[in-house]
Amino acid sequence: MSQPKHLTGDKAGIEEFLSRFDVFLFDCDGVLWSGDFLFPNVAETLEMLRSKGKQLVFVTNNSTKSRADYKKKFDKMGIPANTEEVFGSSYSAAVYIARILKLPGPKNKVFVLGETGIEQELDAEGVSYIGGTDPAFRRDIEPEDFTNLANGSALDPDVGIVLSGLDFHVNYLKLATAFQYLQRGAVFLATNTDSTLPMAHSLFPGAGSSGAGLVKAIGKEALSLGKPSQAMMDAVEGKFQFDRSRTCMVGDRLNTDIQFGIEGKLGGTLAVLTGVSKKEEFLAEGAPTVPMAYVDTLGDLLG
Ligand SMILES: O=C(O)[C@H](O)[C@H](O)COP(=O)(O)O
Repeated sequence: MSQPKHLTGDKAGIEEFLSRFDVFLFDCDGVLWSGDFLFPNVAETLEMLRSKGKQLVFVTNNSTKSRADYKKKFDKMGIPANTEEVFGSSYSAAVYIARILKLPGPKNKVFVLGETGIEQELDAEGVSYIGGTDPAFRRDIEPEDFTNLANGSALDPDVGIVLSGLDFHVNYLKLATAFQYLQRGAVFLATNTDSTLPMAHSLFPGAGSSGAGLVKAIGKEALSLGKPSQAMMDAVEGKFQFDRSRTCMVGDRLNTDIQFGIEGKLGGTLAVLTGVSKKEEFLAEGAPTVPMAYVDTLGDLLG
């Protein structure tokens, strides 16, 4: 495995690297921003790529926001982008449920562990759901809940899927309810399974962590529809019809973004050091996931 090229400060190297690709798939958290903090020169860099005729697609594992929510965030951050350029893990999961899995009704309702982004994308695909941000689930479990979950009277007989995403309101009642659905044969899906969430220049428990209790209890992993899942790559390619050999994945996390690009056999991958992964992880001898190139921060692409 050849060593990745460090492009920061290498104007000629940057030009040559960019010339290889027509499409750039961009991770969001950790590459464009950390929470509401926009990294330096991100808007200028995206503008430069667009001026070179490059197609940009924002491929995020953050399932708390829908594509429309991301459009609002791009606007707030002063980044020119349109809703159709966003492909989030909530949208990926909703498309999978509605167009690939296609459980026969009525047992195709979803029990959601997660936030409004999942609910909005399920609505957009006409998939019915319960749970999610419903305040009825934001309470302590009571003795009668155990009885009613165990005998099924508290369960919706039409639920055939449990979908787990980053949930800022995890509690035992939701965990117990999801567990009972899974025990009764519901399909176990996840928008993504990132262990951590880059926020406020730090790390916090991610979707994989907010869903870990359910995985431990039921004793199996969910099918993830986020990076590095190639179900997501196939869906992104299906929508944007790009040439994988002329497409580059730009990300901050080796085991999602860079692995996503490598397993997807994209023309290249570019790591950015403003998020989760550190360069030591991919420069180490025998590193399992090595990007083609890397920059210290996205704005370095301005040369
Ligand atoms: O825990 C999560 O959901 C992820 O850390 C987060 O949402 C990643 O978002 P991305 O870096 O793919 O934009």
